Amino acid sequence: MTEPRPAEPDSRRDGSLTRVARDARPFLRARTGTVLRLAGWSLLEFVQTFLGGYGVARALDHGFLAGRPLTGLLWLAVAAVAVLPAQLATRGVFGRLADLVEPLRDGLVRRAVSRALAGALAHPAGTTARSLSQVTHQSEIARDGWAGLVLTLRSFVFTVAGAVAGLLALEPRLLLIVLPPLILGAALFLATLLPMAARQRDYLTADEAYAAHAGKAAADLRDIAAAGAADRTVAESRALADEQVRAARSLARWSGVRVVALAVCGRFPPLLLLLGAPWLLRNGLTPGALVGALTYLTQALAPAVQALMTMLSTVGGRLLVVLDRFTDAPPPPAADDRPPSVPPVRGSAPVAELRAVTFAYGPAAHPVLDRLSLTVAPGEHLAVVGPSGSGKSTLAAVIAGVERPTAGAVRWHGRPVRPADATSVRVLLPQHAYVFTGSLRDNLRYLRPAAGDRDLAAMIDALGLDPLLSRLGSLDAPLEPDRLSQGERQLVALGRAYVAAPPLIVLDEATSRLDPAAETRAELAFAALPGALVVVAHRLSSARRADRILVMDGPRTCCGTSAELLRTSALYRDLAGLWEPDEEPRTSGEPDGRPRENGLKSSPPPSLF
Ligand SMILES: Nc1ncnc2c1ncn2[C@@H]1O[C@H](COP(=O)(O)OP(=O)(O)OP(=O)(O)O)[C@@H](O)[C@H]1O
Repeated sequence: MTEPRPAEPDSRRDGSLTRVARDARPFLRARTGTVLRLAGWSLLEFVQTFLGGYGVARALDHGFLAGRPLTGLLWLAVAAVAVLPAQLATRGVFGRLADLVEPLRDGLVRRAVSRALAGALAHPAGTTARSLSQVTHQSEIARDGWAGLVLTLRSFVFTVAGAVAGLLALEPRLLLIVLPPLILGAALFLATLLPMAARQRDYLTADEAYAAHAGKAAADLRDIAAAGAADRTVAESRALADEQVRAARSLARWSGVRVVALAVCGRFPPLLLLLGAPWLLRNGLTPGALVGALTYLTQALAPAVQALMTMLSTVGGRLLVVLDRFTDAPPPPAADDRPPSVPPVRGSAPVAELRAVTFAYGPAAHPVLDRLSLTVAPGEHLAVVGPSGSGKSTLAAVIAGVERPTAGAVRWHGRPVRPADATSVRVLLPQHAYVFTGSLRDNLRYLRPAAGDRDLAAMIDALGLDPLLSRLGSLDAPLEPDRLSQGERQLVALGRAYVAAPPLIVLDEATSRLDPAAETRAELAFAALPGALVVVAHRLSSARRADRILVMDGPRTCCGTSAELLRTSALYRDLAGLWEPDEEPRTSGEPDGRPRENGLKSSPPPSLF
């Protein structure tokens, strides 16, 4: 039950501290001035500690024990007055502390927000709780913990330095007695830091595993009883509880080591000093120096050690855990550097595939898609047409993984759709373009932050963004969404998708506000990209550019080239006639007067929008 756990691999054990230290170094380097100013103020604490013991020693040796009480009182007064500059130091230290603490909090909040934004693209539902906690609670814990640690550590360093300098001034041999237990205790304490952090993590993990199991068992009680799995469930719970007990005992053992370290550090030096006093006095130590040394050990060193160790074992642990949370999972890399998370299974695997997909907006609603099967091959250009309300946008959303089918399956690159893969697989552009306040460059690189000037120039050339760029002045000029026309907004959104160039681009009437020439230019540019293109078309010219056209009539669909559909689909003929009377011959119906495909008559033509 209490068998020692095997040692953890170094990589895991050192992970948190290494990661946090890696980020801490540049942070501190950039604030060397602040750290030096803090140290400057803290020197007053050094002086206070030094005079505290030295004054007492001199008061005894040169004053009271030498029959000069006035001198003794004077030295005591010097020791007491030294407290005043130390109070001044506290004021100065708190002033500088803000320069070291607030930037940490700001940096953490910035990191949490940018990670949340990046995460929201990859996991729309998954990042909110953690991000919120990081922006509010965790960044405040880190700020308070960091402030406490800086204060305590600084005080410890200057107090110990003051005490050691005082002991040296009184009698260097005192250090022979005082330093060994101090160093031993500190080393013992430091040795407990990493194992204790690991045990703390084990304990938390075991606790979470037990809670998760208990919660699941409670929710599945009926199934467990029905399947006769009660014994197994109890055995699993027992194993998890045992694991938790093991972790708690291990943690307690290390806490015991820490108490010993504290005792060695804080209590042993005065004890050893008292034990060694006869020898020291015999060898020339004055009584005043002995009392002065005891003053250092009991009034300065012991409290400083106690404060530091308490701080490190409580706030320090928490600070490390919280900072590790900010550093453990780096934000998803820029699209450029990101390996495609859904690599194609085979060269010919469809980018997107719908297998007998049914979709309805509610349990009682009529399905918008009904057992629709469709494949979009790599590099293919597919147009989707149909009357208003026939389900084109719904289909676009389903292909893009934004809506989940009620029945059937959607696959990307031969694999089931995973929200985490969304940003690396597709871009879906709706009719209403999303443009945010910032620069044009920010807007265009939004989906691929690593895009360079050459990528942007190629896109501007391909899509015809030059007039907009000239109007704005430069890529870095501020862009106010309200001052853009609907068409310009669509161009910016199209540019963003073009720069990202994922394997699948779905344009849901994303060019509806462009004039026909601009639309043609944009669609041809997208079609020339290596990825697949699905366009919800609102012009015949747009549909005719595609390799295939999917005609939607509610749940009924048919698919083919424009020429095929003109022959086989009455609805397509109607749409063609309605869209471009001059471009496509409008067919008035089957010669024999039979009802047309999908049960629609040719007249009147269905409304498009
Ligand atoms: N969020 C929704 N909740 C309920 N019903 C919806 C929702 N969105 C669309 N619908 C319905 O689903 C059907 C298909 O809508 P969809 O927007 O996909 O059609 P569409 O062909 O894109 O239309 P349009 O060309 O007018 O944009 C319509 O009957 C519509 O009313």
